[in-house]
Amino acid sequence: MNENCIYFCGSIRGGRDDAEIYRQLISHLQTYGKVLTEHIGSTEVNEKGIIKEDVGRTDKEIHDRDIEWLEYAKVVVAEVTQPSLGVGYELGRAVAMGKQILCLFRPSPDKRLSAMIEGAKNGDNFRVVHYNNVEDGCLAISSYMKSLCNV
Ligand SMILES: O=c1[nH]c(=O)n([C@H]2C[C@H](O)[C@@H](COP(=O)(O)O)O2)cc1CO
Repeated sequence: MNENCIYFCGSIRGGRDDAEIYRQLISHLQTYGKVLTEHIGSTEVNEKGIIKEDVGRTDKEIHDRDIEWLEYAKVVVAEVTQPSLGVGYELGRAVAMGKQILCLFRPSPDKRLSAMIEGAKNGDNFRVVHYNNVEDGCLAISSYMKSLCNV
């Protein structure tokens, strides 16, 4: 595990509506360490749902690389507003690995966060923060990263 490495999770095949938000959150996270999954903020995804940086990789290669990165990271930050099977899977694996996890969710009348994410929060290593816009999200990240320095 590397203290400075952060694993960011965001929807890819689950839908790319929030890609620009991911990009900005990742850019803010980079002030705190190395974001292993910087590609999630890429705005280029082909018609098969493959992000430009992952074109040419098989699904198995993507999965195995991401699990290796997840093992390597100390902190996992997930933007969970856009439901994604992959993000849910990564979070489950991250819990099993004992990672420090922050989930960021933008509430709206038509969106309700899964009980399996909202209900996993424990005020300790699994946090869920509701936020309204990127600026709020960045503030939530800053406050979380500072709190980890005091652990
Ligand atoms: O091409 C990919 N590259 C990649 O790194 N992922 C990982 C990182 C994301 O946090 C997560 C997104 O899952 P999904 O594609 O099911 O929305 O899975 C997922 C895909 C496509 O499923």
